[in-house]
Amino acid sequence: MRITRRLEFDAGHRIPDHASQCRHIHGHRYAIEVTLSGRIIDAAGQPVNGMVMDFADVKAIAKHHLVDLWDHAFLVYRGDTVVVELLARIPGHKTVVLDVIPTAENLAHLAFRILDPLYRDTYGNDLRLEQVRLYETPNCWADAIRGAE
Ligand SMILES: Nc1nc2c(c(=O)[nH]1)N=C([C@H](O)[C@H](O)COP(=O)(O)OP(=O)(O)OP(=O)(O)O)CN2
Ligand SMILES: [Zn+2]
Repeated sequence: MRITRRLEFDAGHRIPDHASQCRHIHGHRYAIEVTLSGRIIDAAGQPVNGMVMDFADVKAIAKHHLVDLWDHAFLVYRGDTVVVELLARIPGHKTVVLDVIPTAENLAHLAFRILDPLYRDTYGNDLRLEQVRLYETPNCWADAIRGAE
């Protein structure tokens, strides 16, 4: 069985090597969809009975470990020194410096690696992260898939 929880956040970025518009500083209403697989829990009387994982718990983990860190931040590539240095001059600015260029593909891959160890099987139902889908716009997204991240 697979279940998916969607969360949304706002962030700024730019793709420094892009040939067109995306080299400019701009922002997106990103969405992230976290897909887990596992067997349906059969535990009479337990709050998670009949679930793979409570959607509220799926959300809480992704929010605490990823979305709260990226929301209203500027996601900048470490090698984009002109922007890194510019943002460092703004006191208290929420900047997330990444080792990769903040494309949808790289953000999906990074999100998968951050979240993968956090979805732990606590009911013996073989729970695991299968996919992170990262929407940059409603029309553009990237999938980081287990085994092909
Ligand atoms: N493979 C990728 N291509 C592009 C990425 C990316 O992350 N991976 N990112 C961008 C830009 O950041 C941009 O935000 C997306 O631009 P665009 O294609 O213009 O998307 P829109 O939804 O704004 O376009 P519409 O034409 O309005 O649908 C570019 N490429
Ligand atoms: Zn963009």
